[in-house]
Amino acid sequence: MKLRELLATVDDVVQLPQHPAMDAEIKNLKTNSHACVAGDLFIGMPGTRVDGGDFWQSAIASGAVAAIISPQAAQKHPPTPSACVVTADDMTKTCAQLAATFHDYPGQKLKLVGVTGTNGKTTITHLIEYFLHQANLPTALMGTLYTRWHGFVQTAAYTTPFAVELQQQLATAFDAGNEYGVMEVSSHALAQGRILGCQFEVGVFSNLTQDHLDFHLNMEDYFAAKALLFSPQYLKGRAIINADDSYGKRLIASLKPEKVWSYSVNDSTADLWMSNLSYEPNGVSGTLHTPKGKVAFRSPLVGQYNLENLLAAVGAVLHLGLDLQLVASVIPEFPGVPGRMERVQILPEQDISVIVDYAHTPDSLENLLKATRAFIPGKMICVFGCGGDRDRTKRPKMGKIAAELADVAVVTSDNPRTEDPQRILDDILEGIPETVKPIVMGDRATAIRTAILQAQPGDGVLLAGKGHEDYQILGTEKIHFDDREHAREALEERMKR
Ligand SMILES: CC(=O)N[C@H]1[C@@H](OP(=O)(O)OP(=O)(O)OC[C@H]2O[C@@H](n3ccc(=O)[nH]c3=O)[C@H](O)[C@@H]2O)O[C@H](CO)[C@@H](O)[C@@H]1O[C@H](C)C(=O)N[C@@H](C)C(=O)N[C@H](CCC(=O)O)C(=O)O
Ligand SMILES: Nc1ncnc2c1ncn2[C@@H]1O[C@H](COP(=O)(O)OP(=O)(O)OP(=O)(O)O)[C@@H](O)[C@H]1O
Ligand SMILES: N[C@H](CCC[C@H](N)C(=O)O)C(=O)O
Ligand SMILES: [Mg+2]
Repeated sequence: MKLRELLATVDDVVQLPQHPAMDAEIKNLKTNSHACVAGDLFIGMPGTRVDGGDFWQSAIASGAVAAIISPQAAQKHPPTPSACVVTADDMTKTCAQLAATFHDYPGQKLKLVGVTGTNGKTTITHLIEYFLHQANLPTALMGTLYTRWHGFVQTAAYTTPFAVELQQQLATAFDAGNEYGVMEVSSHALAQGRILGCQFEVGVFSNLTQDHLDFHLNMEDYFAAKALLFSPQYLKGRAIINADDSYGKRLIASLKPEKVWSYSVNDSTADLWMSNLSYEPNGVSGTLHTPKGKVAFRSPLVGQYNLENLLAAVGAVLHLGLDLQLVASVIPEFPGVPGRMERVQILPEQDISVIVDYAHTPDSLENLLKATRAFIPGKMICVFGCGGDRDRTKRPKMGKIAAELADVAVVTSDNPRTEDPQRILDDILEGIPETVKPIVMGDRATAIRTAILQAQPGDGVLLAGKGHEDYQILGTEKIHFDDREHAREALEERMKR
């Protein structure tokens, strides 16, 4: 596409230069000046640290055909006549419009399902992907773990990619023959306009509890970001909303009733709800009531929160036209999600349970501890930490929850990032009452090993916070680290004793 044609679709361009490059072919879009090569259009995004537009000269020196930047960046680094530099007021909108136009609006060609909420997005999107695949509908999945579809998988850097990468991935997914796209939509993505240009046939809201208060000013601001997914700008079809969540209730009240299906674990006035519930150590069974009829089901996912995830996913696929009987018949075979309530088992007759889970917020840690209590006959030993350079205020809350709900709390490092690991441990310990004596071990590998070796037959060791992650971020370095591998090693050592 020629630069001139591309820019014609952007609303906010302030100034178009007279430059031969306006008729040049654009091969790719880049938001990182260091990644620019010949044929690229550099989009200089204002960020929290710097304004990318300040680097237009280096982008052009690396071969970029042109740069599009904010008027502020242009003022600081005035364009020279030899360079093709375009200015635009709203760079967020501009970037998303450029990306969507360049890739020919794939977010409007795929039938998109967007899932937002503090916890459960990855689980719900996996359930929806599974149901659609069982109905033989070609589906792309995008989220925390990976972008994948039949014959393709790529590890994800973000839960929701930035606009340029997002539109490119959606276009590749559409070109590969997918009809559906199931996406986790993070509050960061909504606040930063990463999904501008996408239209959703279904929007799911799972819940809102504390997280990310380093990025959002407060819970209202966090809620406002999540609620954006349900605005007419994005949501064309139906909203599937958790009516057991207080923010979910507010969202339902703010939308036209005919656009919403609510779900609840126990409220029969909701559109999707349950009766005859039986919570078992290895799953849940009951009767599922839906706008398309009722059906008996058995789910292999443990705990009430996973039942909520199931209701959300069933609501989404029923709206997309799947048959309720088919959906119910495949639930028992759902293979689960990596790093979510994942058992580490090296022997069938292992004397302790070891569970890896991605609980990294107060609410998810509480849910995890309550759900696992049901099938751990002995003591519960919870190994956990908190991420550095992220919401500090959740740390003492997680400390308190672990102290109250586990029998032994082992406080260790998660991803310290550039923070002093000891400071993170101290923040967690602040929430632990004096009467409780946690084990404190900064080195996560040692903490996992100690917990597994100390456990008595019947005990459960919960390794929380890192789930599927196969790395640990120490400072700015990313090292290989996988809770499951360390757990397996420690289990082998335990068996030899
Ligand atoms: C808060 C946030 O989302 N920050 C993202 C943001 O960083 P920033 O605003 O500080 O960027 P910046 O460093 O000021 O740079 C601004 C722009 O200038 C460009 N630049 C910069 C320097 C240079 O020399 N040349 C250049 O072109 C950068 O590429 C960037 O486009 O833009 C960066 C570049 O695209 C991202 O890497 C960074 O993600 C950070 C690392 C991050 O961790 N984000 C997490 C919190 C995140 O987005 N998480 C959500 C939610 C997960 C959940 O729900 O749990 C997710 O969707 O993954
Ligand atoms: N519906 C839910 N309500 C509360 N907690 C949940 C729910 N679903 C999952 N959890 C807990 O939260 C953890 C993370 O779940 P999941 O990965 O599905 O959420 P997510 O919203 O994708 O998280 P992230 O924003 O970090 O990507 C799980 O490991 C589990 O402990
Ligand atoms: N998507 C979450 C991941 C947290 C995972 C945890 N292991 C950590 O590093 O804090 C976030 O960006 O806050
Ligand atoms: Mg996720």
